[in-house]
Amino acid sequence: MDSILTVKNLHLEVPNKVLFDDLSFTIPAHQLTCITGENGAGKTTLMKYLLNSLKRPSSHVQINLTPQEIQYVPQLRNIDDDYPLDIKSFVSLGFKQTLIPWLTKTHRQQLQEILAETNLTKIKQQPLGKASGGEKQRAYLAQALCAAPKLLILDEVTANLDQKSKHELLQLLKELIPKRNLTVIFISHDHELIEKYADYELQLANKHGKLIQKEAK
Ligand SMILES: Nc1ncnc2c1ncn2[C@@H]1O[C@H](COP(=O)(O)OP(=O)(O)OP(=O)(O)O)[C@@H](O)[C@H]1O
Repeated sequence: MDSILTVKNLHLEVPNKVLFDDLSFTIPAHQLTCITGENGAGKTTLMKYLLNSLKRPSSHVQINLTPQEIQYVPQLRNIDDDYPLDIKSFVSLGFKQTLIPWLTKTHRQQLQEILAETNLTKIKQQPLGKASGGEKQRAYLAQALCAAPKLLILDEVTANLDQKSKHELLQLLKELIPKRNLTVIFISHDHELIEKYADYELQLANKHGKLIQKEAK
């Protein structure tokens, strides 16, 4: 099994609480791994620690990626109805800034591809503020894809979505893994989604972690 990141003997605490003690696990490359654990187990804090380790290397984390190669997509953010950008402009904010204030030809081509892959082409000129929850979440995903990530971390991104949108998003992620050579970490409490789409499950409990390979679907 190829791995994209390895954590070894990590002790992680926040004020007045030890979250993990001697935590070790690997994340398989080019697979969808769900991270599960009770509320407050430390899932988000662990992801923040992993992201920080790119800037401040930790002897407990082995990860050969640049900050741009890991994209973190948080839970649905509050974007009010009057948010001024259309979906296409919002997605394009994910490209690394260049000295010129407009998109290069290559970026314009990549943007078309990403909008098509995330099923946003038809609504690309609509204001993001008026989009549905599922459309907004696909726009956040599309924005993250502009950075050409190797690892995508999605933190409870389906929590506020209806059944149909949840399944559409997970189906889309499964398609993107081979197409874009991606590895996906998906933090979730949703057992139905985990059983249907996860290749692996990293269960965080009692300050430890256990990686389980899920049955082939
Ligand atoms: N900076 C901090 N100071 C104090 N306590 C913190 C801090 N950051 C996180 N915590 C606490 O650490 C615990 C783990 O938080 P975290 O958000 O990582 O859990 P989680 O597993 O992602 O939970 P959920 O499933 O509810 O999102 C919580 O009890 C939280 O209150």
